Amino acid sequence: MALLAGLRVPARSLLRAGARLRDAALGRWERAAGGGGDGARSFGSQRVLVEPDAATGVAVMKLWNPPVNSLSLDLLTELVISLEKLENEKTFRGIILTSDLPGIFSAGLDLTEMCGRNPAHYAEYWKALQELWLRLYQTHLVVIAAINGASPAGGCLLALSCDYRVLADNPKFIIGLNETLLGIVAPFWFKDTMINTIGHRATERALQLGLLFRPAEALQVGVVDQVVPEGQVQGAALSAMTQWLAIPDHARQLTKSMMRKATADRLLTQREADIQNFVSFLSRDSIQKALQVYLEKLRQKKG
Ligand SMILES: CCCCCCC/C=C/C(=O)SCCNC(=O)CCNC(=O)[C@H](O)C(C)(C)COP(=O)(O)OP(=O)(O)OC[C@H]1O[C@@H](n2cnc3c(N)ncnc32)[C@H](O)[C@@H]1OP(=O)(O)O
Repeated sequence: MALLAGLRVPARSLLRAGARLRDAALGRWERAAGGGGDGARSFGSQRVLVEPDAATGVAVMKLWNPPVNSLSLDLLTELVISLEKLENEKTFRGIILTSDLPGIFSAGLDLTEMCGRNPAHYAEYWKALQELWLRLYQTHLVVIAAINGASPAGGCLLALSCDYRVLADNPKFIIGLNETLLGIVAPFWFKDTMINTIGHRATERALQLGLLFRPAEALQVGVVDQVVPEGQVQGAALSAMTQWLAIPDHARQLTKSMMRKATADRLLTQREADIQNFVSFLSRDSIQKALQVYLEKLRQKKG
C-alpha cells in the first residue's frame, strides 16, 4: 500500500499543524466578528461558513473541519443543510465552494468514520455521503470549486461534482481519485462523475493507478478547468461565475439536469444496495486492517 509520501510537503512538524489551526481559527473569528461582503450577514454552522453576497447572488461556502477538512459525518450533514438553505433562497444563483484551511481543500472521506465502528454507523455515514453528492451534483445553483489546497479521493469527488473547477498553482495541491492506493475501490458513482468530466479512458487510467494530479497535469487531463496563481483562486472563480450567471437560469438549469440526471438516477435506483455494499466491504477484516495501517502511516509520518 503506497502512502502519498512522494507528493508530500517535506519536514512538516507539529508546529506547522499547530500554526495552521491557529491561523484558521483566527481568520474565522475575524470574519465572524466583521460580517461578510456587501453587508449581507454570514451564516453557517461549525464546519461550514457561508458568506452570501445578496447584490451578486453569489455565496462563498467555506469548509472548516481541521486539521484536513476530512468529510466527517458532521461536515457532510452541515454541508447538505447549508446547500439546502441557499437553494431555498430565491436571491442566490451561485456558490463558490472553497476551503478555510490553508493548503487543504479536503482530504476526502474521514477515515476515522470508516475504521473500528459498527455496521449501523457505516450505513449512516455512507447515506450522508450519498445525500451530499446527490444534492451537490444536481443542484440548480451554479457551483464553482475554488480549490485552494490538496484534494484527494472524496475531496476530488466534491470538486468534480461542481460545474467548474479553478485550482491554485502549487505542486502540493494534488487532486484525484486515489482510492486504489489505499487498497479500496472508488464506487461506481465516483467513477461516473469522473467519466462525465474527463472521459472513459482517462478515468480508467486515473482510477486503476490511483493517480493524484499536480495542477498542470490536472488541467491537461481536464480534472480542473483552470489553474491560477495561489491567491487568485477566489477571484478567478468569481470571474468564471460571471460567465455562468450570464446564461438564463431556466436554460442552464434544464441543460444541467439533462446532462446529469441519468448519472444521479443510477445511484437513486440502487441506493440501498450501494449502502449495503459499502457496509459489507468495510466490515471485512482485511479492509479494516488496510485502512488502519494507512491511517497509522498518516499519523506517523510527522514523527
Ligand atoms: C464498496 C465501497 C468502497 C469504499 C469506497 C470508499 C471511497 C473512499 C474515498 C476517500 O475519500 S478515502 C480517504 C482518502 N484520503 C486520502 O488518502 C488522503 C489522506 N491524507 C493525506 O494524504 C494528507 O493528510 C493530506 C490531505 C495531503 C494533508 O497532508 P498534511 O501533511 O497537511 O496533513 P497530515 O499530517 O497528513 O494529516 C493531519 C492529520 O489529519 C489526519 N488525516 C489526514 N487525512 C485524513 C482522512 N482522510 N481522514 C481522517 N484523518 C485524516 C492525519 O492522520 C493527521 O492526524 P493526526 O496525526 O494529527 O492525528
